[in-house]
Amino acid sequence: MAEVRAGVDALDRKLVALLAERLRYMAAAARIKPTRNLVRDDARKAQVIANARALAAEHGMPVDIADAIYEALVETCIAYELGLFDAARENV
Ligand SMILES: C=C(O[C@@H]1C=C(C(=O)O)C=C[C@H]1O)C(=O)O
Repeated sequence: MAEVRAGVDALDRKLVALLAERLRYMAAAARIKPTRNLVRDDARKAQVIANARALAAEHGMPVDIADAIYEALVETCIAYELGLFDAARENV
């Protein structure tokens, strides 16, 4: 079990680094989008989740798990982007 957990911990170090990189793209999106209503883009969200589902299938991973993770990930990213959008403009 110790070996399994060491493997999980090593993977999480990589995953969190990648998630931090993904969040930096959200910060860029918050700077680029001209209006608050453009932060949430449900068509793009659907495309991102469809991509994740297709990749999961390619990797032999259960598609419903990719779906659940990406639903939570994209919603969390939208909330983060909205927070940054507002913070950057609150004194304007
Ligand atoms: C980064 C964007 O903003 C939001 C975040 C998304 C994401 O986490 O992939 C997808 C759609 C947007 O609502 C974008 O529009 O691409």
